[in-house]
Amino acid sequence: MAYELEKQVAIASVIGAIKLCTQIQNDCLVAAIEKPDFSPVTIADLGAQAIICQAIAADFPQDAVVGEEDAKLLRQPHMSEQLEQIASYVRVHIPETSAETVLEWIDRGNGQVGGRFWTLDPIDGTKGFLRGDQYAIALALIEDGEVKLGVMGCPALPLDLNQPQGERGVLFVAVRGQGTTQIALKSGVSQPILGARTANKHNFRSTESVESRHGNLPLQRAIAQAVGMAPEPLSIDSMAKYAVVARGEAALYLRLPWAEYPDYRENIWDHAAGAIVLEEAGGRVSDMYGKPLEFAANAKMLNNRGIIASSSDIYDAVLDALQEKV
Ligand SMILES: Nc1ncnc2c1ncn2[C@@H]1O[C@H](COP(=O)(O)OS(=O)(=O)O)[C@@H](OP(=O)(O)O)[C@H]1O
Ligand SMILES: [Mg+2]
Ligand SMILES: [Mg+2]
Ligand SMILES: [Mg+2]
Repeated sequence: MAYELEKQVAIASVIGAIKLCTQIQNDCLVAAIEKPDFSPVTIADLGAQAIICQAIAADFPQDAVVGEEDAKLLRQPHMSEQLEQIASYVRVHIPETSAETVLEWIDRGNGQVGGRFWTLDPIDGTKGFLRGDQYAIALALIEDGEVKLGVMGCPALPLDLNQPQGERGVLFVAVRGQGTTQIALKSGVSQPILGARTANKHNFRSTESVESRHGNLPLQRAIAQAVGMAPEPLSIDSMAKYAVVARGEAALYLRLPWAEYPDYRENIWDHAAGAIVLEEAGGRVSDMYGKPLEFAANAKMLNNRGIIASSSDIYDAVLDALQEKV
């Protein structure tokens, strides 16, 4: 099967990163460090990026990684305690890791887009992670302008949203043309998911970000209502929103920009893995004008605005409703 080795390397490294994140959470060491753009990052984001970049470097030394984080902050003398902490957590997975190699692995994630490269969000939904809510570890392989493989780890997501007290922790794996599979992290049970071909009438609702800065909530809700959905959306942090639509637990994920932030452009690592997980589960993804998402031109999707991700059967109605309102 195409992309078999890439898939195995991606799965193993994302599982390694999930273990690192849960260990840091269990040790109560989750704390926000402020980045120059004032957004938060934690030692878990940085450790996860180190683990995944090391794995890609080992098996695919020619491949660039376009990742969210870099080691600039960590190289500053006042960050030496955090750097040592990260090295000690990475060492659990990769013995004899030094602080210097951690810095190198993190910075290996600052590659450029090209003919073939990976994009990585070591923790998507860092604010959710800080709150103890949903977050995702998202890795995707892009080749010839198209996402070919996506692996998305959702350690806090229930296997079934209707059973919130049930087992949590899921890995979503999608390969272009081969479908999407959900793997339960604890039991290892895997099952194909195809929940986004047609909307499930029992879950005819939308999902959106928890953080109100990340999306124009009033407009998103107006569109959802215009296509007949319940007014109350499912608020979930991170790319887990794509997975919830893929499973048919919601039919629509809208991410519409605020007029106040005309210059905001989406990052490829915030969408690549989620988009293929949804498409291979039968769904549709585009920007708010119906344009395909551009994953290979730049780390930011400069020619796209907003996101529509939905079950296939309602996509056209959503696009029409949106064009009437913008
Ligand atoms: N203003 C604005 N508009 C749109 N998007 C933004 C904005 N600011 C940040 N971000 C990006 O949002 C990523 C998290 O998105 P989520 O949808 O998961 O938001 S939330 O978790 O519900 O808060 C988050 O990803 P992480 O940094 O990986 O958490 C950011 O890349
Ligand atoms: Mg993100
Ligand atoms: Mg992130
Ligand atoms: Mg971030």
